[in-house]
Amino acid sequence: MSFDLRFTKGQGTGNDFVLFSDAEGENELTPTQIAAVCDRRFGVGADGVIRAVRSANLDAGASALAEDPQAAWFMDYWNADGTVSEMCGNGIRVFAKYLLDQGFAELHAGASIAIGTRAGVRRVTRTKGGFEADLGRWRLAGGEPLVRAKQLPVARPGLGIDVGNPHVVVALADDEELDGLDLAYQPILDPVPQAGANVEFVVPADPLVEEGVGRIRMRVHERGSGETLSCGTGAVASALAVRHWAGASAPSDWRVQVPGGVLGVRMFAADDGEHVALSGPAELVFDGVLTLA
Ligand SMILES: N[C@@H](CCC[C@H](N)C(=O)O)C(=O)O
Repeated sequence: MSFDLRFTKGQGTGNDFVLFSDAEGENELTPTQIAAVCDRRFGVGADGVIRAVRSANLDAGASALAEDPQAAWFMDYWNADGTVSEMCGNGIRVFAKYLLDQGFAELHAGASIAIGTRAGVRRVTRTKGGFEADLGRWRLAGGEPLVRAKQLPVARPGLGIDVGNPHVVVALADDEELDGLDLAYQPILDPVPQAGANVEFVVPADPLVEEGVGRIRMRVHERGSGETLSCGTGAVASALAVRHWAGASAPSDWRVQVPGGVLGVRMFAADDGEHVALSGPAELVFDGVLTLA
């Protein structure tokens, strides 16, 4: 039986999403339906789908509420191929904008919205140019797999970083090498991480640090979505990796240039250890109705 899906299309630095609300948690889409929605020729077209569910009406939402009773809404994130992800850095800003636009949440000056995700509760605040999400603690995880990519002459070592979801960051020599990559092909990791990984390729700007801010360029091949114009958690992982390689004198504020725009990354001390925050724009582009089989 077919049904009509009322959705909003949103994007953050060109990473685009189809958002819909399902407050009661009764309308989970199947992986096949997600892939159909994200299809750029036969569907709406998007890098992922975000379902807004009241945390109280979802098992994963119950643990979000236990962590923070203010996390009334849960960001149920799905990649374009119909697989789930724990976190989406661009998506959470667009989701915050969607909650405000729908009247599901309010954001007073100086306050934050608590959002449930599979990686835990994350807080989003408003900034001059959009929103900032505190993505919490990060960790080195996944070792240093060798990465092969189309048009890269030899395999390069990557660095595994978990920011709620898994990433492998690879440093390239220069802009020419970065621009020459063909990310229509999925990079091959050795060893292959069990849960897969988003793979980011980075080059430092010249100079690397300007007025106390580190600057890098990044391209990404996302797990479950392929090459995208931007990946927020990927930008965060890239800045963390470059800081790790650069050593103790490296800054804690970073500006990451991605094909779809610029993202800010800020590392700061919190009560439970070092946190990392991601800032950037969030736009709602249009509303629509899609009939799904
Ligand atoms: N584009 C997102 C990340 C989306 C999930 C990712 N593909 C995964 O499978 O972990 C971002 O902005 O962080």
